[in-house]
Amino acid sequence: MATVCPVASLHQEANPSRLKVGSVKTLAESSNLTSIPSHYAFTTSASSDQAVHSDHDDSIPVIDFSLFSSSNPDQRRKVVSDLAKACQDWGFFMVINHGVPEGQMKAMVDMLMGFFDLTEEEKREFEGKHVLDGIRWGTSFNTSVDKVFFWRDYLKVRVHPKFHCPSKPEGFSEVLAEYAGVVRKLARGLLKGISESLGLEPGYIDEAMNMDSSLQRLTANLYPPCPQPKLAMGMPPHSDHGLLTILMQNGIGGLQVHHGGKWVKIDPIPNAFLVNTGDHLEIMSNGKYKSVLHRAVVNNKDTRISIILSNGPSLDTVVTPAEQLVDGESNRAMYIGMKYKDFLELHQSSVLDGKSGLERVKI
Ligand SMILES: O=C(O)CCC(=O)C(=O)O
Ligand SMILES: [Fe+2]
Repeated sequence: MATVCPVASLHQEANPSRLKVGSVKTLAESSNLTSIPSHYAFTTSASSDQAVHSDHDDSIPVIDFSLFSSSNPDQRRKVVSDLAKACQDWGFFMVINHGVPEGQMKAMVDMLMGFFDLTEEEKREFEGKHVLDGIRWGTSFNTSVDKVFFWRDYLKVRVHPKFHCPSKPEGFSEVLAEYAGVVRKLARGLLKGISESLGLEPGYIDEAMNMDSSLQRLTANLYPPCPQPKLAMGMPPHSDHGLLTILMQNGIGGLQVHHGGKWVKIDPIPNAFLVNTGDHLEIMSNGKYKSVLHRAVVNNKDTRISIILSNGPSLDTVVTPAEQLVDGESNRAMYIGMKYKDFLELHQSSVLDGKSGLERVKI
């Protein structure tokens, strides 16, 4: 995407592929760091594309999850229609009254902070190579293809259908297994509401996407303080590839969503989840619910951590638009079918660039 234009390509010495890649955490903690190395500097970054706060009359939708189990049919109908509007207008929404205990969310933040606090050597043990490896610790997005590096370290762990977890810090696997389970339940509940909101049977998405063996992956992003936050980028504009992404953070803002032609800052709401619709929901809904570009900016004061569970179809599912949403010429299918696994491999092998993954399956 044009908004990510590397400075480094103008400077031969700043070719990151020839550098040994360490974490940004270690770099940020090195003494006297007052400027960023040139291979982290973007010519066009978030600073030249100023973000705004959302208007009062068009703020990020809030969905009260408890209303899906209301015995009052009017309340249920209302929350399903709010969900439809949120998916159509924003592709992002906050979820409150989701039933995940506050202590469980906090335990995840503490565990992940503990993980990133391990030594570089300890973390290297978890450095994966392939997109489908169970555990992958790393930095930037894909350091073998990124031209300029992102100010971000990450840990990616596949937690379903097969559960993986780093062996450190102690107790991580119990906390993660429990958290992933409750979030999976929440995702399936939301997908039920989304099916209904599309005029499909409530269980349609669950069945068509084989959610009993859905691919669920944890991504924890660590954005340490950056001495020149206007030059660096935490994560460039991209959409998420799964069906639904469920995010929480440590109270420090940084996420921006492309909405109404502008970048809108999303302030964290304590104990709420931020949910967004992914590329495969766009394909399945035949473009009715579009995946939305978002990016993460960095700051020079506080370490930010975002903890994400992406909930996708099972790896072997060939995702196509729902038949009921396609009819002849006026509503023809807009996406070809592709196995989720193949989509992921294509996605990881190239630079993270807007919605380029989805472009490959658009008819
Ligand atoms: O850190 C954030 O707020 C966004 C991260 C993100 O978009 C992702 O990991 O896909
Ligand atoms: Fe994302």
